[in-house]
Formats: sequence, C-alpha cells, structure tokens
Amino acid sequence: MAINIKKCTREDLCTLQEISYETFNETFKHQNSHENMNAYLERAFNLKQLEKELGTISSEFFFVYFNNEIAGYLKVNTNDAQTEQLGNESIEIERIYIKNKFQKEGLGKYLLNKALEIAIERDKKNVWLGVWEKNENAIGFYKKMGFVQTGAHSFYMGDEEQIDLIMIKTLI
Ligand SMILES: CC(=O)SCCNC(=O)CCNC(=O)[C@H](O)C(C)(C)COP(=O)(O)OP(=O)(O)OC[C@H]1O[C@@H](n2cnc3c(N)ncnc32)[C@H](O)[C@@H]1OP(=O)(O)O
Repeated sequence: MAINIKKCTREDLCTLQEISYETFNETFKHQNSHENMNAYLERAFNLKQLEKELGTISSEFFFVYFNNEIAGYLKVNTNDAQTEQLGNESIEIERIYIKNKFQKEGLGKYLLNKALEIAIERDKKNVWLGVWEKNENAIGFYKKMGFVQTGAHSFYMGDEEQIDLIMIKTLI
C-alpha cells in the first residue's frame, strides 16, 4: 500500500471540483434534501469559486493518493483566509474529505497530520475546524485525534440553518 500527497495548483482545478462534489455528496446526501444539497454544491464548488480559493495565498489544498488513485483532499487556511477570525496563531482545517471506499485506511489521519505539521512548522498555537453537529463519524474521528469542542457557529446548507461545532487541538 502506497500513500502519497501533493499540493494542488491551478492545474488541479477540475480534479478538485470532481473530488469536492463526489465526497460532499457521498457524505451528506442521506441527511439533506436534494434541493439543499444542489444549492450548496453549486455555491461552494463552482469553478469560479474554487479557482479563487486555489489562488488565495493563505489557503492550501492537498490531494492524497492511495496506490496512485486519488482518494481524498485537505484544505487548510491561515491568517485572514480562516472562516472565523481566530487570529494568526491559529490554523483552520476547512476540509478533510476521503472518498467512502478509501475510508478507515489511515488516510484521514495522514491528512490531519499534514495539517498539524504545517501548523508546527509555522509556529501556530492551535488547529481548529468546524464540523456539522450531525456528522457523528467525523466528530468521533476528531475526538480520537485529540480535538475538543470549544464552541459552535451556524451555517447555511441551502435554506436550512445548521450548527457546526468548533473543535480545537492545542499544540505545545
Ligand atoms: C472540517 C471538515 O472537513 S468536517 C467534514 C469531515 N469529512 C467528512 O465527514 C467526509 C467523510 N468522512 C471522511 O472523509 C473520513 O471518514 C474522515 C476524514 C472523517 C476520517 O478519515 P478516515 O480515513 O476514515 O480515518 P482514519 O482511517 O485515518 O482513522 C484514523 C484513526 O481514527 C479512528 N477513527 C476513524 N473514524 C472514527 C470514528 N468515527 N470514531 C472514532 N475513531 C475513529 C480510526 O480508528 C483510527 O484510529 P487509530 O489511529 O488508532 O488506528
């Protein structure tokens, strides 16, 4: 089994759109209406939006490959690219998504460790993320990885207001 990671560039735009759609859809389609899913997918993952995010200096995307097949991706934000202004001592994991068929193989942990590595290299004090309160699988994973809940904020999935738990891991 071979795991590889690569940092994305603008050349990866179409692949990023494909994996973003696929993994978001797989993860949330059973708990959300078709209309709300479509509205979110269109808004969050249209090419113009993703191109803007790929070009944002304080945002970084990484693809992870399992035996040379793309298996998932990571998005981290620093400084003012963070979706909540937690300050320059924090780094945000905005997205970690592994395709269903590659889950539970250690790839989520691999990407999470990549984010921790970036945070440590840049002398950040903590890593944080927002996770939907009904996403029990991801919450279990983050707890296992040492994150604790410190707060919550709301976000919109289509026209439905949903609650994201804010979870933080403090680095020494
Ligand atoms: C900020 C956000 O992006 S929130 C959205 C998060 N993403 C999603 O919900 C998308 C769908 N889910 C996924 O992509 C994946 O399931 C992830 C990212 C949540 C986890 O990645 P996986 O590759 O499945 O987990 P991985 O195999 O790396 O597990 C690492 C460790 O966590 C443990 N673990 C994994 N899931 C869970 C869980 N639900 N509860 C408890 N422990 C767990 C594993 O047993 C493993 O433990 P070990 O190190 O002792 O062996």
